[in-house]
Amino acid sequence: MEIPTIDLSMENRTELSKQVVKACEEFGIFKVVNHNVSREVISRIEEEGTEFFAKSNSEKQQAKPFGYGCKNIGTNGDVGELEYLLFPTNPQFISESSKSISNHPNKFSGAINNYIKGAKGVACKILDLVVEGLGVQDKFALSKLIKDVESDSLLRINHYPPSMTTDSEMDPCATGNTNNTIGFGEHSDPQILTIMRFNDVAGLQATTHDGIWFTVPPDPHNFYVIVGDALQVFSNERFTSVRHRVLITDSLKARTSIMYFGAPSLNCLITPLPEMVKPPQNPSRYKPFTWEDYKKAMYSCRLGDSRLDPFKVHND
Ligand SMILES: C=C1C[C@]23C[C@@]1(O)CC[C@H]2[C@@]12CCC[C@@](C)(C(=O)O1)[C@H]2[C@@H]3C(=O)O
Ligand SMILES: O=C(O)CCC(=O)C(=O)O
Ligand SMILES: [Fe+2]
Repeated sequence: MEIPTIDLSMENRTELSKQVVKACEEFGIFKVVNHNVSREVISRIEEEGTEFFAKSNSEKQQAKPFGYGCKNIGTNGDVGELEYLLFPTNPQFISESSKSISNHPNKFSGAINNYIKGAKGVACKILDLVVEGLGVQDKFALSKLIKDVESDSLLRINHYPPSMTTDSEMDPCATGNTNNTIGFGEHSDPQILTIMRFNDVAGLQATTHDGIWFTVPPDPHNFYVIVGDALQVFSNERFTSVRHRVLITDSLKARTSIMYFGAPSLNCLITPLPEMVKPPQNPSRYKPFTWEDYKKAMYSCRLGDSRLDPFKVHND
């Protein structure tokens, strides 16, 4: 199973947009290289993450109101063998919360904001290529949604501790992983698309359209792009969001991943792009809903649920 790799420096834009559409259709996950985000930007956020997760449990708990979580994923009883920081990508929020997360807040917020800028740039480039490859007239129909100042995009830094290295009596977050522990359960990402990068520890798996799990190989200097639920709707199911999970099999080194979830504003209407709908052969497969409606539905669901089902039109 070879995940497509797309070279963003390719000069032939028509060919590039074709490759992006094909990868979204066939896999829903692909790698991008020559993305223009410097190694320094990536290593700085990685260092800040490592420094934060190495703090004592009581220090990390102080960051709970600012996005720190341990094991609990969402609010409906889902758990994983990880710790994380999850926050909105809005620079004001990041600079305020940095004071409670780091001992050097300016350096911390600088590293986070620079990474967000880079990941958002990659997301916009991919979305412009998607729109072009799909023949949509409004050239910025999707990138403008995540460029919106009110965009609900998120950044998540995940840390999967190595196994057998921490004493669970001293640290309630110690996991004592054994091989093949579920680090992060099966799910699709709800947003438009996710730009992710992880260190050299394997663990991420995704499914093919036939439901066969395959491993996503580590490539710490490059990004993987994941099609989210909202893009499934915008493309009227020409693309489907990819289900993925993390299985922890490495017992010596922590796994870290950094996810940029590109989302529209709360009041944005999530509905197929006009060019994706051609009744009677290809009617809209979704009732229009706002991102706010979808967020409400998603927070009332479990991680692995198919959250789009209630929004589907049954055309038969
Ligand atoms: C169980 C949940 C966690 C989640 C919100 C949800 O109710 C369902 C979707 C989950 C997910 C998966 C991708 C990343 C994430 C941040 C997101 O937007 O949706 C998480 C949410 C979370 O961790 O809070
Ligand atoms: O850690 C990973 O590689 C994936 C995590 C993930 O899927 C998520 O945070 O939504
Ligand atoms: Fe995910």
